Amino acid sequence: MQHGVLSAGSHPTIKMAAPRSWALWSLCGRGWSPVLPSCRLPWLRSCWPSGPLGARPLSQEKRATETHFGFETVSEEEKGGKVYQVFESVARKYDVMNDMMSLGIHRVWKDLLLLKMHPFPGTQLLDVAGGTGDIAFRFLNYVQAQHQRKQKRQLRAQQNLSWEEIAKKYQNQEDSLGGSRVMVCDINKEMLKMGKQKACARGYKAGLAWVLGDAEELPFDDDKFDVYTIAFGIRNVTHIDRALQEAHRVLKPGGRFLCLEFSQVNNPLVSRLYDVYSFQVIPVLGEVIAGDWKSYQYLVESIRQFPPQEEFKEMIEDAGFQKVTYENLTSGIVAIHSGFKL
Ligand SMILES: COc1cc(O)cc(C/C=C(\C)CC/C=C(\C)CC/C=C(\C)CC/C=C(\C)CC/C=C(\C)CC/C=C(\C)CC/C=C(\C)CC/C=C(\C)CC/C=C(\C)CCC=C(C)C)c1O
Ligand SMILES: C[S@@+](CC[C@H](N)C(=O)[O-])C[C@H]1O[C@@H](n2cnc3c(N)ncnc32)[C@H](O)[C@@H]1O
Repeated sequence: MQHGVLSAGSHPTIKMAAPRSWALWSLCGRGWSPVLPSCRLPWLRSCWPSGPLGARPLSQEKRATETHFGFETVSEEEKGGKVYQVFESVARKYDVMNDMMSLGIHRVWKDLLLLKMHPFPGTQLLDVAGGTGDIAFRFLNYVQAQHQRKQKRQLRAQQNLSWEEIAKKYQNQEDSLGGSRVMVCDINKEMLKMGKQKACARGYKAGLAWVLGDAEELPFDDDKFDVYTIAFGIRNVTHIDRALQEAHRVLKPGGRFLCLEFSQVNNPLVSRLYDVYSFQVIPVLGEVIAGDWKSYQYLVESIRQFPPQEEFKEMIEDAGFQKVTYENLTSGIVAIHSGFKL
């Protein structure tokens, strides 16, 4: 698995956002960890004492490194690889599966995330676990429409411009975003590949960059972004607390964290239907459309393992965010959590 900047494009942030140590970063393969004992490379871990007195008793060590992959218990070292395989396998059918499974409802949820963000002109967005670019493209549409409205208002106010001056204002592609930029970061090469193909086909170019990277060890300097989004991504991360700390680190003071994720359904009737639909229908759709039952079984199981709204809110607060709130959508099937780095 190769990790690093895939294409920086003309994004100004990426030029400054060098990984904290290139040498160790590429050596570790999953991102550089400044504290060696926490490096997730099993071979490096095994030759490093786990405490001041060396190795801990095996049972304690085992408990400390176990986690879940859906309903399966796996070691923390294993989980990342398994999640990688899931998204490598579903990447080609990812977008069509989402439309089929949700009858397009996931699009509304993503639109609502953008409405909540309400980016200001010049916003620097980092979309982590950005996959095939759904949030990034919505962001670009939003800021472009916002900038066009502003430009029209200004042009109407300036009565004496020549037609050349007016045309010039419309032609400047970079400027059509009013200085806003989005960086899509994802750990999976296949998902990013699909996203880039989609961007090409739809003509998105300016203000968009793609980076291969781990939510738990982001390859960016501190205080870089105005907004951090993660949509349907954090559930798949091995150490959610580390991902939240990284989100806090890379945001500028005043920056906003926004997370769209499956949550706990708050209506008993919807909950029953949703359970039947999840366990009886979704894996079948996965098999029929994507030829992949297991990945879609993982999807529904991982949803049940994710902490409910209040618990996740506390985790966000523990990472240092303030004014943390959440909003349930579709009876809590998903929720948007928001927090600020103040
Ligand atoms: C591997 O990991 C992943 C892979 C991915 O592709 C995606 C993700 C991340 C996920 C997303 C980006 C979003 C994807 C969306 C979903 C997983 C679906 C979320 C589910 C819904 C919005 C629907 C919720 C359903 C209910 C509340 C229950 C209502 C259900 C029904 C009325 C149908 C009940 C039917 C049966 C129990 C069995 C018989 C039916 C059939 C065999 C036909 C199949 C039916 C349909 C396709 C209709 C589905 C119905 C709806 C969407 C109605 C929605 C209604 C409401 C929301 C109230 C990833 O991590
Ligand atoms: C369900 S997709 C969501 C994609 C996109 N955000 C959307 O809303 O459609 C989950 C994404 O999380 C990515 N992912 C999983 N673990 C990750 C990690 N540790 N760091 C970065 N991305 C990760 C996967 O590769 C996948 O692209």
